[in-house]
Amino acid sequence: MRDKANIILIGFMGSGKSSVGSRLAKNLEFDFMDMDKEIERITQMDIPSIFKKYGEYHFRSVETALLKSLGAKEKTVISTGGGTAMCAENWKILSELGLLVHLYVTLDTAILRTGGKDRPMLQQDRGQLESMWQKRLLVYQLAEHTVDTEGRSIEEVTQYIVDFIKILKE
Ligand SMILES: Nc1ncnc2c1ncn2[C@@H]1O[C@H](COP(=O)(O)OP(=O)(O)OP(=O)(O)O)[C@@H](O)[C@H]1O
Ligand SMILES: O=C(O)C1=C[C@@H](O)[C@@H](O)[C@H](O)C1
Ligand SMILES: [Mg+2]
Repeated sequence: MRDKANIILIGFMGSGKSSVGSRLAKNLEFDFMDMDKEIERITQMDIPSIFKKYGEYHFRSVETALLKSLGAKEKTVISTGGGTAMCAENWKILSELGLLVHLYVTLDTAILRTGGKDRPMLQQDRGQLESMWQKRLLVYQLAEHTVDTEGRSIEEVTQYIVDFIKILKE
């Protein structure tokens, strides 16, 4: 495996980036950073409130600023937000920061898992959600590894990543 300093989880909302990320970090004895949580800590606002008060464009600029500050990170599992990977500038930073792992989830499962709640980007009609999911998948799939989370528990997804990282290191 290329000696990449960090592991970056990308994927659609509800794919399990936050839940898997914290377990993965524990298992690998890495630090853990959830970008959404970090943005909430820095801004002292929850994400729905940031979207409501300042809009998506502002949220994206905060997200990119946070990414730009992470250059010194090492041995850290970084769980991105669902839209973080979706622009060229962010993609470049992410791929330099670490090994990109895509957690795959279908739209139906994503909606079931999140209950459609607390995610401003899920507040769209079905057709819009489907086209957003399709468009995002094209980008997420460019990650070095994709893990299908369908039918796998959070623990199983975590163990799957631990196992393939171990093999790649051999
Ligand atoms: N493999 C899984 N099996 C069952 N439930 C899961 C799985 N992965 C995540 N979940 C559940 O789905 C919900 C969303 O998970 P999580 O917040 O980790 O997703 P996320 O990818 O971080 O989403 P977001 O992009 O919105 O931050 C949580 O309730 C979590 O427990
Ligand atoms: O998919 C998205 O665009 C988002 C997902 C969440 O993780 C948050 O980053 C925010 O709600 C936007
Ligand atoms: Mg998350």
